[in-house]
Parts: sequence; C-alpha cells; structure tokens
Amino acid sequence: RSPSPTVYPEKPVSELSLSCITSAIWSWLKPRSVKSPPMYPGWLPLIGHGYQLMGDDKHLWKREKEFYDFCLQNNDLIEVRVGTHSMFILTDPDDSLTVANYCLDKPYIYSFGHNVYGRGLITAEVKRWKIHRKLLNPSFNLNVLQSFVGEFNRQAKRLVSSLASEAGKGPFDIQPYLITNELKSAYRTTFGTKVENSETLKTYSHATEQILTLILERMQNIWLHLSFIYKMTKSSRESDKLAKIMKDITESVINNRKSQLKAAKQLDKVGDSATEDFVPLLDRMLDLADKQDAFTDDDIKEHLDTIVGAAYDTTATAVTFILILIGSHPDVQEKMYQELQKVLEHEERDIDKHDLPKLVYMEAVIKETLRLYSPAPRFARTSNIDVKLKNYTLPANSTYIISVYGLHRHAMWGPDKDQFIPDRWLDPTRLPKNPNCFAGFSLGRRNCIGKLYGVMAIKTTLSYILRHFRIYSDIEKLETGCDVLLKPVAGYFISLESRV
Ligand code: HEM
Repeated sequence: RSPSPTVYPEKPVSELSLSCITSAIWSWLKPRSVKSPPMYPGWLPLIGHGYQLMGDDKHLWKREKEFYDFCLQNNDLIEVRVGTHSMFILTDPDDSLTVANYCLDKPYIYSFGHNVYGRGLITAEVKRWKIHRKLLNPSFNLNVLQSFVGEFNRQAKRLVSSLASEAGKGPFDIQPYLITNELKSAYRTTFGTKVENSETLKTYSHATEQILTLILERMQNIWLHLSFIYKMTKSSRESDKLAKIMKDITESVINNRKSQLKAAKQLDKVGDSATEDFVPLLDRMLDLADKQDAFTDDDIKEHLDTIVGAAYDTTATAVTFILILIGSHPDVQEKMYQELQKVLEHEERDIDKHDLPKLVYMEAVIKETLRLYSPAPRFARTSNIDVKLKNYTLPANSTYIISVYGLHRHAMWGPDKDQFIPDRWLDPTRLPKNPNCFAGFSLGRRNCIGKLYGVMAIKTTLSYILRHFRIYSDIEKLETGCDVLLKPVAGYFISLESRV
C-alpha cells in the first residue's frame, strides 16, 4: 500500500522569502479598516505582538490571559498579530460556535506537530477528517467506553498503591503518578498491549513532553514559523529524533498486535488474554482496514499516537487541578466522598459502569474544575473564505482563536464567575442560558472525540483516590503555565493522608 501523501507541501525558499517580504510590507502599509475589531495594544510593524510572547510557559500564559481579559472587555472580539499574520481572539459564545462549526480547518501552527501526529484527527485536513471521524466515532460510543471501566479500575488500584508511599509525608509532586496512570489506561485501551514495561512508557511520554516543549519554542519565535528556517535548527533535528522514537514504539506495537491476531485467527481464537474484557481501538481499526480497506498502516499509527497523546496528558492534568481544588475546599471533598460511599453502599469494591452516572456531584466538580482550569484553554481554526460573525466579517485565511478561558469567565456566568462553586452545575438557574459558554472539550462538530472517555476515566481515578486518602492543598500557591496545555507550574501542592 502506498504511504500517505504529504499534507503540508514545502514552497521553494526563494518563493517563500519573497511572499514573506511582500506580505510584511503590505501589512505594514495597509490601512486598518474602521470595521476591524479592536487591536490589542502594543502592536509593532513586521513583528506584531510576537515580541510579547517570548518567554517560558508561565510568561506565555500570563500574556495570553491579558489578551483574553482585554477581549472580554472589548465586546468579545479583538485582533492580535504574530508577525504579519492576523489572529482574531473570540470570547463570544455564539461567534465561537459559528467559527467552530463553519471553520473546520486548522491553522498552520497545528502543522508544527506534523512530524509526530501526521494527519491524526487533531491535525487532519478537513476532507480526510470528515471521513475518518465518521469511521472512528463508533469506537467512542457508550458501550465501547463502558467496556474500558475494568481497565480504569485496574490502573486506579495500581495508582493508589503507589501513592501510599507518599501519604503522611507532606507536599509532593503528584503529576508524574497521574501521568503514568492515565497513560497506562490510554495506552492499554488504545493499543491493547500490556504496559508493565514502564521503560517503554517512560520513553514514550518523555518524547511527547519534549516535543511539546519544542513546539512551544517554535510557536513563540515567529522566524521559526517559516519551515525553511526551522528545518535548519537543532530543535527541528531534535524534534525529528523524538518523533522517530515514538514512531518506532508505535510501529512495533502495531506489528506485534497484527502477528498476535493472525496467530489467534489461525488457532481460531479471538484476541488474547491481555484484552479479554474489551476490544482495543487498534483491533477495531485493523478490522476496518481488513474489511473496508478504510485505513493504511500509516493512518493507524497517526490516529493512535494522536489519541493517546490527546487522552493522557489532558486527563492527568484535569485530575491534578481537581485535587488541588478539592484539597483547598474540604467541604467539597467531603461531599464527594459521601456521595461515593452512598453509590458504592459503603462496600470496598470496584466501580462499575452503572455507578459512574450516579456520581452526579463528582461530575459537577469535574465540570467546575474544567471551567476554571481547562487543560485546553484555547483552540484555533482557519477558513479560506471570509467569516461572518455578529458584528464583524473576518478576513479569510486568518487564524481564529476561541478562548476557552474567556468563555469560561464570561460575565454570563454571573458575579461569582471566578469562584469554585460545583453546585452551580446542579441548578440550571445558576448556569448561563447559552450552553456554548462551556467549551472545555471544544465546541461544534470538530469537538473532542474523547470527552466521555475522559470523564469516565477521571471519575474512576478519583473514586479510588478519595476512598484511600484525604487530600490537602493550597490553591493560593498555584502557579500555572501553558505550552500546548495549561498546567500547574509544579505539582508540589498536594499532600495525602491515609483514610485507612
Ligand atoms: C479532560 C480531558 C480532555 C480535554 C480537556 C480535552 C479537550 C479537547 C479539546 C479542547 C479539543 C479540541 C482541540 C483543537 O481543536 O485544537 C480536543 C480534541 C480531541 N480530543 Fe480531547 N480532551 C480530553 C480528553 C480526551 C481523551 C480522553 C481523548 C481520547 C481518548 C481525546 C481525544 C481527542 C481527539 C482525537 C481530538 C481531535 C478531535 C477531532 O478533531 O475530531 N481527548 N480535546
């Protein structure tokens, strides 16, 4: 089978340089239309606001928040420029939904992760995305996800047993524990292989982390947005090296699984003992490839790496924020614990698929945490045609940034919008009338395929942590930074005390 074609064709250096220089001069000289949204202060010719973004993830997030707050104060739509490229920030829920539904294309910055995620769902161009999303949707339906609950339980049990060594010893960094837990769950439900070999997992997650750091560096330096310059850098070579490490791991897993399934077929057996209570996504994709010729091996690799990458870090980060918040709000923690004990009828047993929807208060805590500390605090889109919004028509080929942070702190949430109040989710009169004010899992047709998976995995993990430990934290000490995801700068704010 032929390999997938290249998506982002490279332009010759001379052509690129010429078009850059021309567009820079044009953007400098071009008068701004009076009908344009307000420009964020501090714009400079040629470099735009790019210089304001230089710095580490903490600095970047501080700046971004200033953009989003300015947007909230200026009728929910402003312009910033990175180099000569216009980026429009939106915090209006209706305009955000319009952009999310009608601008399904991702802007060029998403191509920075192309060497590792290829044309997986997050980075795929629209034509391919439509076909593949339709093929993958059934693999995320409720029945399939419920079959993963056993695996979530197994991993959560391992998690609490490793956390036991930290209990009673004061604050520690819980993030590595949570990352290992969510990565193992995601890896297992996606690839189906046993993941006792933690060295492979460590290598995989370390490579992902490093790649995200390199992507951030590239995003912040406008000159590195030009592929021909970036290709000459040490970062580019380093990024390719890391992508190769991940590719080798994934390819070897896929090949092993294919051989296992082939052997099982010859012996007239289905699957193997490692995957007896669920069918991993890899098997579903191999089946679709076999019966409908739906995927090439490259497609499978790109989708699986994307899904694992999109699943574990977001989920682990969400759990970290939840623990910091409930560790700082003992009343909320106690209410969650009491609800859990009631649902489990005070039995020391596994969570099952019927328990999860009954954890209504826990779900309110998850949503309220995602509202205040969304691991994905913005997402971006583009379109090759002009985009008509309530008050403005935005020019084609710009980047539109939907500020999840801004939507979640919109005045529509009421005067207590900055406070952590999970109960608001249990009383519809306390929620904004416009449901698009919540975008923790994105908005519209190209939203998060794994949102239900994420909530189920988080609930299972929390139900073990809560039963085993009292959690203490201090939200006042929380500092956040954002590269691709919003994260606590360090996780040293959580202490555990054993309940048993
Ligand atoms: C708390 C956990 C999660 C959060 C906050 C989250 C958030 C998001 C957001 C905001 C997007 C849109 C990204 C963009 O357009 O740039 C997205 C897309 C996506 N997410 Fe999640 N996610 C979570 C968990 C998961 C899980 C568990 C999976 C997989 C099992 C997953 C798989 C994906 C995929 C594949 C996409 C791309 C969807 C598409 O374009 O069709 N996510 N997620």
